[in-house]
Amino acid sequence: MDTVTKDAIVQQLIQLTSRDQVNVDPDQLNYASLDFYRKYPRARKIYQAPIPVAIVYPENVAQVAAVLKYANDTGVNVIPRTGGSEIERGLESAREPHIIVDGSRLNQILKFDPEDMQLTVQAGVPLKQAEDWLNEKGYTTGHLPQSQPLADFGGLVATRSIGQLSTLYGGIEDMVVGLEAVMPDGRIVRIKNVPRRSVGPDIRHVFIGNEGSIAFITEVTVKLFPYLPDTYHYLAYTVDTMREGFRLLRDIVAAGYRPSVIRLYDAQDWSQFYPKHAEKPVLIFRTEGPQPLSDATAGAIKAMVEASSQTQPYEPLDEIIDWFKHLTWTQKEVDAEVNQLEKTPFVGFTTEVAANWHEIANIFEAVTARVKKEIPNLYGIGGHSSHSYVNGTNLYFVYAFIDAEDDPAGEMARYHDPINKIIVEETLKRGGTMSHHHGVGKARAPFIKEEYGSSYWVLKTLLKSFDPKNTMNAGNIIPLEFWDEPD
Ligand SMILES: Cc1cc2nc3c(=O)[nH]c(=O)nc-3n(C[C@H](O)[C@H](O)[C@H](O)COP(=O)(O)OP(=O)(O)OC[C@H]3O[C@@H](n4cnc5c(N)ncnc54)[C@H](O)[C@@H]3O)c2cc1C
Repeated sequence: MDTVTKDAIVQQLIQLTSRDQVNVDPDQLNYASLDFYRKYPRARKIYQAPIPVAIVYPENVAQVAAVLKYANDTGVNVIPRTGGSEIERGLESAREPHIIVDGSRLNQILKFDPEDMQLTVQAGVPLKQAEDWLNEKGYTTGHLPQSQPLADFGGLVATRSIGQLSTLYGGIEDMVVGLEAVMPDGRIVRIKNVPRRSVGPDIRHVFIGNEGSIAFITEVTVKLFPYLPDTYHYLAYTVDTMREGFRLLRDIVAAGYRPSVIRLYDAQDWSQFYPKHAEKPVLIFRTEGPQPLSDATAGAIKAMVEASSQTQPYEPLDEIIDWFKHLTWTQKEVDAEVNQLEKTPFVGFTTEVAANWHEIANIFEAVTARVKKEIPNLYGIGGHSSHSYVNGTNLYFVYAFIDAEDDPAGEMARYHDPINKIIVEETLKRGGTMSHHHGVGKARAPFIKEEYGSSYWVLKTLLKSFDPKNTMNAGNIIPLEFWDEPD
């Protein structure tokens, strides 16, 4: 730290906000230095990344602007944060000194507009809080990521998140109609809320998915939908092979049906929920919406799946309904996992990718075969598809291993990173994308050139033009060692 001392940073942050808004508690700074990517070291209190100088909690957009401008002028790295549920090292700093700019006090629902079917919130509004509030009024955002009880709107937009009902409602990019954000130099920009626009490139996408590397999102407006829980139909089947399961997913979506949930689990992955069903892959569907539409969609899916000679009804169906109710992770599940990791070196992770239909089964088979062959002490690897499109689907690999050395500091290098590498390699070489919804962070940033190919130049030009000093989450999306390379 050549130009600015830690004390000077803290004093200046207090000047720009207030004493009560600047946190320098050592335990909280340590905890904030890592995210869920290093959940095993974090559970054992081993902090391997730079520790932030402070966490600052702005209470209005002017304070966000003042803090960002100060950081930009003095070379302080800024890590934006809202819910803190990041899992790809996006909350870890690649450069010192750094501060966490935490949006959780920007927590107001600003406008509920049932006529235009829109909701405007500040970035730190928890999704679960907004969703419960809307449900009581008969509306929904349609956004139900597994992290719904953990994540806030700013982070959800910044990571291009997606929820379990995506086939009907879309990902967050289909939901956001407008937003407000603060650029690194303190400039405040707003994108208005209109149903569609044809006015040049759609600049919402400069911010959606920026992962804190271009701007700090302060306000978001999303679409609303009617909340109709009485119209749900659940359907579930076992299927003899993953390939037949993928074919059915493809045919249902390609034919134009839009269930809210359409999933395929391999037997290994499903057995973590119901071990007695560890024999065959499982297909799961939920339909919803206006009653005639939900009924018709469920009827058509039933007919298509039952026409296959490789499917059998899953019994009991109540198991599926109950499983779906408990699919989201609350703080309780997070705490339970931390407790377990404190005691036992049994570590579970996930990595998700996406590809076109003609390659998806090949990727599933290649990855599971390679991981089983190359990774020692593997407890198991399985996976599921949970978001389908006319041209392809995602694959969410779920794996666990026993860290025989019980060495959380070295575990990443021995297990998690090599498994990630296999998944990314096998996906990229078949034309898929290395991240369907968890973002790039710093974990997958080393593969960013292979991901983008000839369009990498466009990505780098975009990030560098809005954040020329690399103030915003340096090393995220584009690693530090790539930043100054000639084009
Ligand atoms: C148990 C669990 C389940 C999950 N399930 C899903 C899932 O179903 N679908 C899914 O998409 N993801 C999922 N995730 C990943 C994660 O929850 C999402 O990426 C979520 O969108 C992050 O939101 P957050 O508010 O917690 O953001 P944070 O963790 O605070 O931040 C995430 C990233 O966005 C940046 N950021 C945060 N706030 C802002 C802001 N205001 N402006 C600019 N940048 C910002 C951060 O710098 C960081 O890079 C899951 C994570 C966990 C731990």
